[in-house]
Amino acid sequence: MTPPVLVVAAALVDDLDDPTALLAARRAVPARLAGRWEFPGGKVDPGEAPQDALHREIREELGVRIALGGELVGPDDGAWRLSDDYVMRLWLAELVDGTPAPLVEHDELRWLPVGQWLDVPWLDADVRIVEALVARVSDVIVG
Ligand SMILES: Nc1nc2c([nH]c(=O)n2[C@H]2C[C@H](O)[C@@H](COP(=O)(O)OP(=O)(O)OP(=O)(O)O)O2)c(=O)[nH]1
Repeated sequence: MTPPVLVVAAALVDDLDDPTALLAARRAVPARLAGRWEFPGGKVDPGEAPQDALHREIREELGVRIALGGELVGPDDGAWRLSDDYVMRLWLAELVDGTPAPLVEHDELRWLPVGQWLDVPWLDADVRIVEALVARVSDVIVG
């Protein structure tokens, strides 16, 4: 059995210290994913460090530079199982340069205010991850 491919993605928030908005990206391609929302990111290339891959993907997909915060550690060896073929690692992040634009595989970006992070149709595998993110960020806000 081939091991799952590692995908890295960013939970891009307006402010790592006081997150009030989360950037969601709507997929335009491929057709079976079109119209569903996800965390921007993509596959790690062979030999590439995961965090380097994340900076590269965000530059390519959104045209911006980001700073990484903490990782949202998942239940599957620290990652989040997406399907038989993919696992994902996700980092909180904030912008350091540029305004995000849907340059490659997305047709819309939306800053979701706190309290509305689950209000768009995320990819199926992402729903529990967004729920975990909401819990994590509530902890930050509560202190
Ligand atoms: N980027 C991203 N991919 C996700 C998420 N949730 C989820 O199930 N996936 C799936 C969709 C894809 O089948 C798979 C790989 O992601 P991708 O298509 O963004 O990877 P990529 O940009 O490197 O793709 P490509 O250059 O080969 O077209 O992971 C998510 O939140 N973000």
